[in-house]
Amino acid sequence: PSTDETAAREWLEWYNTRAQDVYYKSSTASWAYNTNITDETQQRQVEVSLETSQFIKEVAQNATALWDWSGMSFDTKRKFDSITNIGSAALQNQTKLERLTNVQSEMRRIYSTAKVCENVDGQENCMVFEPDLTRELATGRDYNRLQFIWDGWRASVGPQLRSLYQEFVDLSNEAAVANGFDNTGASWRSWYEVDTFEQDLENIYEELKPLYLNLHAYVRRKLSETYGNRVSLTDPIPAHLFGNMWSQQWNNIFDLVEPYPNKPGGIDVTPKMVEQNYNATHMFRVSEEFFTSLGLGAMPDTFWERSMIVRPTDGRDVVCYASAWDFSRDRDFRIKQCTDVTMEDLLTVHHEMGHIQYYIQYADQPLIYRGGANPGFHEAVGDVLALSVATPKHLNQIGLLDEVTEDPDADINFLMATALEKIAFLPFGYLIDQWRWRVFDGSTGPDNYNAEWWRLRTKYQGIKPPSTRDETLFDPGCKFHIPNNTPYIRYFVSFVIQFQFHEALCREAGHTGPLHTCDIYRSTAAGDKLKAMLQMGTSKPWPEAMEAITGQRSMTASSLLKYFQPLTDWLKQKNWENREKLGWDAETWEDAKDP
Ligand SMILES: O=C(CCC(O)(O)[C@H](Cc1ccccc1)NC(=O)c1ccccc1)N[C@@H](Cc1c[nH]c2ccccc12)C(=O)O
Ligand SMILES: [Zn+2]
Repeated sequence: PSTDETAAREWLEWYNTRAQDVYYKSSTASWAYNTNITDETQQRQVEVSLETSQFIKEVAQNATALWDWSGMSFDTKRKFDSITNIGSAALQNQTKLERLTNVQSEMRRIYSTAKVCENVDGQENCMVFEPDLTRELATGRDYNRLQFIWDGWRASVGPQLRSLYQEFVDLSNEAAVANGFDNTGASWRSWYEVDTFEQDLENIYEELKPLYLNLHAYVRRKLSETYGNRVSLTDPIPAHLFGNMWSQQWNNIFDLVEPYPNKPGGIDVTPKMVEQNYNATHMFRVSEEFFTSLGLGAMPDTFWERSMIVRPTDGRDVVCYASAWDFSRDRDFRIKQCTDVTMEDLLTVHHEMGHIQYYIQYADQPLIYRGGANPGFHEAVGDVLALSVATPKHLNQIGLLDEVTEDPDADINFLMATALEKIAFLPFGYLIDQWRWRVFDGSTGPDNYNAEWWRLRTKYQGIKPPSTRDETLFDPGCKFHIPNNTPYIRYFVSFVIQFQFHEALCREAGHTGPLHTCDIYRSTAAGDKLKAMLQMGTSKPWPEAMEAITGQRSMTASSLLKYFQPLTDWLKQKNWENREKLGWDAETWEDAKDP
């Protein structure tokens, strides 16, 4: 192989142009399937996905045969390393690659078309996940009805996925080994480019755990006030009472835990949005306007023409789970989301628009560098802006909150509402890939998929299933990212670094006062700093991108802890007054006590 770097870089130019066409075709077929699930669109998506894998495999083989890049520049080496790290395409056996592609497509279809049915006045009534089950869990306050929804979803999805997932794990691991990794988990962790990644995460989790335990104990007390003795003050909390299918965010039970009910601050503005006839388009326009107020990019016209931002009403099956798409050519970026008019969805709109903004800003990079500095960065962009949008000051400014008072009690209400989304999420964001890494490295076998899942769920979240679980079920499969094979530690990373970004951008915007009152709206100084980082894409290791925004090179929990400090003090005082026992008996709790 040649060591001529000039010739090698010309070859990379060829690759860049050719690959954009291949990925455009692949995105188009995948989009057609995701926005209209039929046998034909599924077949076509699998076919094009196999062609794409073939291209990726051939390019990797050619690169290795033609070029010896070991002595070339950092940038050239980085590009070749990326091209030759080819994921599932590394499966040599064509039959196995075909099977893997089909299994992944089938798991996505099962999850996206699953329903929960019940008999209402002799009629069978079937509910879909979005918006039916989501709304039932978010607004329901009847213990048994919530349990029906919670059990129903798990009975409908898990058993169908269990054997497919088992097969997926084996095929995915074979591809990882062919790519030079021990298993799929090792391949995923390599994206973070630091050998101490797992230890760094553990250290950060330990720093955040006291705050979680205080929030958990306080919420458990409030839930026992609502649900009586079915919520014991020392046991893990029944998992179906949090307003969310996976107990991953607790914002929907704010009304049950509100510290100062007669004060403003944490109010869910959903009623205001409905009253003002908000619709999906308006929600996306509000988000776009926040980005452009910072001097960042507006959405291209094709974004508005080609996105799918509401569930189609023509009876089509679609993949509702929100996602943001980069078609790799002609600045064709799209969002697919079954948007509901709620505050929760307004925040998800900002999350998805954050992905699109990253696409816009690194669009001039070569294809190889069009990605997040690490996957957590991509997940953090939109959430950083949402931290400003959700402040009472900003909601008041855009007419969604009537009054703003300089009142410490209102501040605690607001911090509680934010903690129910951000702090509650941390153990969940951390445990998903703890479970998956152990499945990929073989420590967790199919015989204890579910037992291990609930061991981790109880250990980290302090929750317990409201009904008995066994290995005919497959509860992990009931969370989109598992059957969809989307890594999850990226969200834990995002929830930590988004506060580092927020603190740095607030400083740039000249904010004074407590961090949680900061709104960077219209600060082009903050926008310029964010833009500079986004434009780097994956061209440099993520500590350099972190340095570009915050001035430091590491991920740290300090900004998050600073943001919530007033609430941490309040919770500790409150829990001390109530003589709360922090934590739970992870081992000794019995199965759900039947009332
Ligand atoms: O999954 C999502 C949002 C969907 C996504 O934007 O992250 C989407 C997931 C996905 C990945 C791959 C295929 C299909 C869907 N990711 C992307 O669209 C995406 C875009 C660019 C790069 C990488 C991923 N959020 C997570 C984490 C989360 C919890 N609470 C939140 C609050 C606000 C925003 C996100 C969350 C969740 O709902 O559990
Ligand atoms: Zn995302």
